[in-house]
Amino acid sequence: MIHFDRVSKRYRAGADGLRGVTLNIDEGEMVFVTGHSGAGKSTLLRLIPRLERPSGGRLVVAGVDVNALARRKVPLLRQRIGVTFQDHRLLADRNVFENVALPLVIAGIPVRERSRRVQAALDKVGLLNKLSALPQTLSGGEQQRVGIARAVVNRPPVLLADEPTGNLDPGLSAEIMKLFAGFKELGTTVLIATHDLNLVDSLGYRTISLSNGELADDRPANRGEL
Ligand SMILES: Nc1ncnc2c1ncn2[C@@H]1O[C@H](COP(=O)(O)OP(=O)(O)OP(=O)(O)O)[C@@H](O)[C@H]1O
Repeated sequence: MIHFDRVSKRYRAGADGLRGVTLNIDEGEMVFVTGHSGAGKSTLLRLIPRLERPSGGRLVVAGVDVNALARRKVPLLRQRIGVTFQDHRLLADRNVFENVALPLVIAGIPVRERSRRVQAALDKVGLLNKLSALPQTLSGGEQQRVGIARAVVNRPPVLLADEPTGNLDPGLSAEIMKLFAGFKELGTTVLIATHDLNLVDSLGYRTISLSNGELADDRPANRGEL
């Protein structure tokens, strides 16, 4: 589903984000990406929906050569990739329903279908009772779940999460990971960048480690042993 072939990313300032990373992620896999601060985790994620472009190598996502894609087709690629961030990036002046509906508005989905899908997404993350709440009235964990609902409302085959539990306590972090695992069980390919090694180790999914932009380790899932 996601194929990195000797992918490099050098930023204009001269920093190497990624260096020659080769990596294959199958459809329906859930994979953690770990590594020190500045190791290249965010860079790896940001290349997938072409929020950044590789400086070298080839990246293919869902059959699409990302770097070769015509600019007018990038929105179509992005519709197939849900993204969540540590800081949620919710719109403060829109309520929960409106925030989650945003990708559907952009995709031109009719109002009635929009409403159905937003409610389905909020149901999955357990927030159907918060439709008209403004983001700042919610807890950190709830805001993160709104961000996840927004990321999955288009039913994308690929879901990316950059430090989704960065500000949460261990109990809430585990709950968020359970949500991601639920989407994996439904067939979504899930890629999660995180510093939280305890959580990663306890869950037993495939884990990729980056170090100074290079692939340092690729540990297969060991969930059978749990
Ligand atoms: N927009 C940018 N412009 C210039 N350099 C950048 C940019 N984004 C990242 N870098 C550099 O690329 C390298 C990898 O950064 P990246 O953010 O991908 O690491 P990370 O593993 O996600 O780090 P963190 O855990 O701190 O978020 C670092 O040296 C960083 O300074």
